[in-house]
Parts: sequence; C-alpha cells; structure tokens
Amino acid sequence: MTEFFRIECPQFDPDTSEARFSYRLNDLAFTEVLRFPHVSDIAVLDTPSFQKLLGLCAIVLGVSYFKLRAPLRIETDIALTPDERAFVLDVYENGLGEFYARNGLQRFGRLSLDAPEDDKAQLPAPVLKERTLLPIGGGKDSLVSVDLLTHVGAEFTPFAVNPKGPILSSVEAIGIEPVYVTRTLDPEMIRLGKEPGYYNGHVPSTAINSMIAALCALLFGYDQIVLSNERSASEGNVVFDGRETNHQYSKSLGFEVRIADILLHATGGALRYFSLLRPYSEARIASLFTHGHRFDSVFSSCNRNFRLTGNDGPLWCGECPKCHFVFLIFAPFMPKDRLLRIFGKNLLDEPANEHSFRELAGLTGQKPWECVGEILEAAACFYTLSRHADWHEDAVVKALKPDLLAQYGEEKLQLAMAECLTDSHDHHIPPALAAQVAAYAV
Ligand SMILES: CC(=O)N[C@H]1[C@@H](OP(=O)(O)OP(=O)(O)OC[C@H]2O[C@@H](n3ccc(=O)[nH]c3=O)[C@H](O)[C@@H]2O)O[C@H](CO)[C@@H](O)[C@@H]1O[C@H](C)C(=O)N[C@@H](C)C(=O)N[C@@H](CCC(=O)O)C(=O)O
Ligand SMILES: Nc1ncnc2c1ncn2[C@@H]1O[C@H](COP(=O)(O)OP(=O)(O)OP(=O)(O)O)[C@@H](O)[C@H]1O
Repeated sequence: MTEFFRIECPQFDPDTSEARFSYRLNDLAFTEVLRFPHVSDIAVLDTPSFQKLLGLCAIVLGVSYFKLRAPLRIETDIALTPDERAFVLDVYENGLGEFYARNGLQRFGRLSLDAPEDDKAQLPAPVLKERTLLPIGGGKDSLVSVDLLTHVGAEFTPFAVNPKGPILSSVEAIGIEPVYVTRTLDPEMIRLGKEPGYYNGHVPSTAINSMIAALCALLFGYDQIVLSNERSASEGNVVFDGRETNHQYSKSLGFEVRIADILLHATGGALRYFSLLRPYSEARIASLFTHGHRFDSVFSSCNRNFRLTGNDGPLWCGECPKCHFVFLIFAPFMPKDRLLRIFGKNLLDEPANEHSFRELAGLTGQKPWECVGEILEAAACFYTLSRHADWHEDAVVKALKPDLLAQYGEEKLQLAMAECLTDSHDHHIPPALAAQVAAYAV
C-alpha cells in the first residue's frame, strides 16, 4: 500500500471554544485539540478569513503526526491558493529539515501535496482592533521585545501556547493580562514516536505557535502579531540532501516573510506579522536585555523548561548548548556577579563544558541542533572575553583562545564583534515603530 498522510477539515466548537484537528496516517488516526479563551463574537467563526486560517493551522499542526512515517503523499480537502501550497510545502520540507537530516530521510522536492485549488479572489478583511499580540517564550528574546515596546509606549497583550514555568513567571512579572491557548497533542503520537518503525524529531514550533496566534488575532481582535526572532536564527546547521537544514527554520527571515504574506492575504490585508528583533544579532539582544533587571529571576531560555511534561529541574540546566550559548552572549555585556546569580554557577569556568563551547564557536563538530546563534558571533564573544578583565582567566575562555585565533585570526574576530553590534535593515517592522525602537535601543 502507498503510504499517505491525510489532513481532515478542522472543526471549531463555539460552545467549548475548542478546535479539533484530525489526521490519518495510513491506518492510524490522531486528533489534536486547541482550547481557546471564551469566544464572545462567534460570528467571526463563519468568516472566510477565520475558516482559511483554521484550515492552514490544521495543515501546519499536522507535522507532528506526519513525521511518524513521513510518507511522500500528503492529501487534504482544504483548498489552497498557489502561495498557500508553497507555504505548506515549505513547512513540510524546510520546517522539518532537522528531522529529515537526523533521520536520513530524503524528502526535499519529493513530497506530493494533493489539495483542491482555491481560486477565490482575495478574502474580505475582517475588522481587527489596532492591537498587538506579543508571543512570550519565557526566554530573553520576547522579554527584550517587552522592554522595547514598553519604552516606546506601544501597548501589547502577552500570548502563549501551553504556558508553563518561565512563561508563566515572566508574564506575571510583565503584569498584563495574557491570552493563553492550551494545546493537547494526541498521546498515541507521542507513544509511537518512541516505538520501532516510527520516526521522531524536531518540528517547526514557531510555525505552529504563529498559526495559533493568528487564530487568536481573529477571534479576539488583534491586527498585528509581533515575534521576537533574531537575525541570527536564519543561519542553518548542516547541509543535507542538497539543502541547508536549520533547527530554527520557522524563526528565520525567509520563513517570516512567507508566513507574513500568507496571513496578510488570508485576512484581506488586515493582519500583520513581523519580528521586532529581526535587526539584531543574539549578542545585541543579550546586551539589550541587560538594560533592565525585573526578569532576572523569572526568565529562562533553557528549552528543557518547555517539554510537554514540564521541567522538574532548575530554570537553567547549565548542561545544554542553549544554556551555554546564552551564558556566553550575556558575559561580554552583563556584570559577572549578576550573570552568576542568574545561572547559579560559572559555565565558562567548568572544563566539562569545553567541548560544547567549541561546537558553538565552530572549533569542532557542527553547530548544535539547538536554538543558538551564529557560529562567528559565538567566536566573537569568546574573543571579547579573552581580553576581558573578569573573564580572561576562566578555564574555557583560556582553553579556547589559541584555537580561536588560529582558526579565525584577530582581525576577523574583531570585525565579527563589531558586526554583532551593528543592526541590520533587513526587516519588516513598520517604519514608524522601527524608528521609535531604534531611537531607544542604543
Ligand atoms: C522543549 C523541546 O525542546 N522539545 C524538543 C525535544 O522534545 P522532548 O522529547 O524533549 O520533549 P517534548 O517537547 O515534550 O516532546 C515530546 C514529544 O512530542 C513531540 N512533539 C512535541 C511538540 C510538538 O509540537 N510536536 C511534537 O511532535 C516531540 O517530537 C517529542 O517526541 O526533542 C524533540 C525531538 O527532537 C523536539 O521535537 C522538541 O521540540 C519541541 C517541538 C519544541 O517545542 N521545541 C521548541 C522549544 C524549539 O526548539 N523552539 C525553537 C524554534 C524552532 C522553530 O523553527 O520554530 C527555538 O526556541 O528556537
Ligand atoms: N509557548 C509559546 N507560545 C507562544 N509563543 C512562543 C512560545 N514559545 C516561543 N514562542 C515565541 O516564538 C518565538 C521564538 O521563541 P524563542 O524561544 O526563541 O523566544 P524566547 O523564549 O523569547 O527567547 P529565547 O531564545 O531566549 O528562548 C518568540 O517570538 C517567542 O515569543
């Protein structure tokens, strides 16, 4: 039998504010449920824009179930415009790039998507209030966005999917009523992901969270969704099957442009989507984070906090590449005692961490499959620390210095650090907001 993955048309129940998404994978059936806050204006549910975005959300959420077998054939009765078809293939190809690379699955350019053509003219624009939905991930990036928007006087509503740990504590510290959505994945998918004969791996979580945010924008009236994706996120990890694969693909600029266009056209030009941090490197974001202290004890970028089953460990595990990278990019800009208070220990003075830091700086192996910044920016931060009174004697900094200079040379590292702190103009932030933020973020 030819293996297939089928995405059924989703249902939204106004009585329970639940959206149900059903899938077929060969002879298996799965259902995922999203629970939204109470919807008072149920007329929006029947609008063409909401129905369109609900269908696209069903397709994007499908990656979790598709990946169990990753069949070449994908089918649905959800009608797609040519641009939406390209968007879907982008999610199922590049969005799953890490998954394909780590499982050795050649799917790029080979997937067939059987879906009816949507040849309707542009959809009528829903009436959306001029309000901003700000996704909160619990880490430094979205909290820098909070600081920037607050300082330029731009109001926003925090948003999160399956909020837990640092997301909840950060939103409490922000002090603004949030919009939360609960996502219940089919437990049978999670079980099978551990069984022989089924694949498992990374999925484009930002694409998933963004589609859910778009549904909230229509349900509750927001005309822009502001992400906190840094320019560093566009750098991939390894080339596989002829393409660069990227752990953070759905945080990349290329994906942002594509999904922003899809959401804009699906809402008749009413819904904007962009990242407020696109001009910045991760190091620059780290420097901006040091401007305030109110989130020091409540935030964490460590992804172990965001497992579906939550985290029973500390806010910062101190062992993963994400913890190592975030510690590294804070060190040049944050007083050492403050950084050690946040992390509870000095990750740069533990020889056991040396190999991980070498990978981050491009001195061995590959860029880790984690949400970390560019290799050259990590190397540049190390170079800066090697000349820093507080850090140059620490074990890992001392150990890496000769190899950094041998591999990159002093001039390249100096230029790379200057580049980290130079803002890019390659973004889609509305000009007035971009100018306000640029004036503050000096
Ligand atoms: C929290 C995390 O990093 N999880 C990754 C980890 O999964 P793990 O098994 O450790 O725990 P869970 O996240 O609870 O996953 C349990 C299983 O469920 C599957 N699953 C989960 C969420 C989902 O939306 N779909 C699913 O199918 C998952 O595959 C597990 O089998 O390792 C997994 C395998 O490599 C990763 O898939 C998990 O990544 C999550 C989907 C996740 O939410 N990751 C984000 C924290 C993340 O990496 N965000 C990136 C952005 C990536 C992007 O391109 O948007 C970032 O922060 O930069
Ligand atoms: N559970 C979630 N619900 C809604 N949005 C999320 C969630 N997790 C992450 N995001 C958003 O997705 C984007 C990428 O997440 P990312 O983890 O990089 O952000 P972060 O947690 O703010 O920063 P850090 O990189 O330090 O972890 C950000 O805009 C973030 O706000």
